[in-house]
Formats: sequence, C-alpha cells, structure tokens
Amino acid sequence: MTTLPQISLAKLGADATQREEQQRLQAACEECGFFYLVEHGIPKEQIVQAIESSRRFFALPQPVKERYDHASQGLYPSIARGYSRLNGEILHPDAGPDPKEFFDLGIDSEGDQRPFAGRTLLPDDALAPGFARSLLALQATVLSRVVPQLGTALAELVGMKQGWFRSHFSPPTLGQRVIRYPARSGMCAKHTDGGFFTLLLQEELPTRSLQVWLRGRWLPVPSLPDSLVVNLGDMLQALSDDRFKSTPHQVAHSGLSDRISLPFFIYPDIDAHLTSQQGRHFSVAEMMLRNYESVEAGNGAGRARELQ
Ligand SMILES: O=C(O)CCC(=O)C(=O)O
Ligand SMILES: [Fe+2]
Repeated sequence: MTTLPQISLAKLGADATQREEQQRLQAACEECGFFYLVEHGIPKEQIVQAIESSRRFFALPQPVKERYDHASQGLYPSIARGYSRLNGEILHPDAGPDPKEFFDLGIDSEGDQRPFAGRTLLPDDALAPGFARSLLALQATVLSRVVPQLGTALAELVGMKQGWFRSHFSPPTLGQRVIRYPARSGMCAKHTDGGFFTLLLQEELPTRSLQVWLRGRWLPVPSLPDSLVVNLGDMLQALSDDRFKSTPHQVAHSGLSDRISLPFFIYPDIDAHLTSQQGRHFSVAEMMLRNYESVEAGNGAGRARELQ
C-alpha cells in the first residue's frame, strides 16, 4: 500500500451509494485504521481562516500566549484546555519533549463541574483577530456536518444498534487542538490517539510531515486537496473487540515554513459506558482520565509505547 484509502462522506449519506461506501469504510478501518475523508462538506474558507488566525495567535509574544496556559483555564484535568508552549508535551518517553506548541479547546459549557467540561479562556478579537471566532465556527461545522454522519456509520460497523450513536454522543466530548510545528524541526512523537476517532485538518503543504505505521514501516501521509485525514482511536479499537485498528502515527516536519494542523479528537459523552459485542465494558470518563494522566506523566504514547 502506497497511499491511504479515500472515503466519501457524501456517498456514505446517499441511499444509492451508502452500502458500497460502508463496505469500503469497513475495509479501511480493519486494514489501516486511517483514511482520507473526501466530500466532507466543510467549507474550505472556514479551514483557511482558522489556520491564518491560528498563525497570528502563535506569533504573539510568549508571555501573552502564556496568559491562556493550562493553569489559567482552571478546569479538570488541567491539561484538557489552553495553551501549551514549545516542548511542553512528552508523548513517547524515548523521544523526549515534542517540538510543537498548541492550544486546546473543547465544547463550552457554563458551570459544568464534570471532567473535561467548562468554558475555554480564549484571547479576544483585539488581541488575536479571528482566533476564537474562526475556531469555534469550525467546531460548529465539524460537530454538525461530519461527526454524527461518520460516527453513525462507524457505530453500525462495530455492531451497535440503531440510535446507539445518538444516545452515547449527545453531546460528544471534544478535544479540539490547534498545533504549530516550527519549520525544519517540528515533531510529534509516535503514539496512538486515545479517543473514538480523530479528524485531522492539515494545511495543504508539499511536505510529508505526518507518517503512519502500516505493515512494519512508516507511510508518509501528505495532505490531499479538499480532504481530511481520519484515524481511529484506542476506544473504538476496544469497542470493536480489536477488529478495527488505532494505528500509531507521528509527525516529523522538515518543511521550510511552519505547519499548522487542526486535529479534532472525538470521544463519547463523558457519562457514557460502552459495551462491545463480546462484552468488553468500560467507562468513558475513566478511560479518558487514564489517558490524560499518562500524557501528564510524559508517557502518552498509548499503543505505540511498545514500538521502538
Ligand atoms: O499534526 C498532525 O498531523 C497529527 C497530530 C497528532 O497526531 C495528534 O496530535 O494526536
Ligand atoms: Fe495523533
């Protein structure tokens, strides 16, 4: 395999093409755990604006950015939201700190004391023009046009009953991240994602920064015009009784300009409990908290921990 499969969200939603596209989706989930999503319905302009305004935020002086750091967000777990400086996260202990900086948002909810809930403290428009506005607009589009459609198809493929997705993802728990990788040296160490699935919007660059561990080697996954990358997380692998793969991946950015990427980590409702067809049972809150604790402890590689 020299490239990832392409799945069309429009075809998954249309009666005439749904069956065949579901079969292609199943093969992609079993064989790769990674695919390109095309005809996804997110306006290009929204993605471009989010990337441009993120670049302006990251160009602010360091002390200004740190006003929005984890501690100032006051949420639990503390690393769930806010700004993280360059070299602020260790995913794979062998690799050390990742040369990347990022900002985490979620779905805003006022006065909600549960883990991963609350309101993100974001810079206003005067300080970071368009940053909060464009990221929240993109969030609304992703949550309404992509997550339910793709999530429903995935749930059906792992044998969940009709209506299961709606009852376990109302609302979903979202980790919305915007990352800047510096030119020539940006990295994100090998890891698997802990959630249900991840939608990755990446800048259209000629570099091959994202790499996926498939059949014993690293496959570069360049950006394709007008497509997203989707990968499955550990939670969906567990719910599929290991039929679907949460595949290790990493970023090694050697491009001459910096790179912005916008992953959306999709988890079920924080109060949900999931049971696989073979009776594997787990609590979403417990699994998420374990995953975030491992990241805080500098050991967030997930199932890529064993990979040398
Ligand atoms: O930036 C990317 O291309 C991927 C980032 C990633 O895998 C992650 O943050 O989990
Ligand atoms: Fe990832």
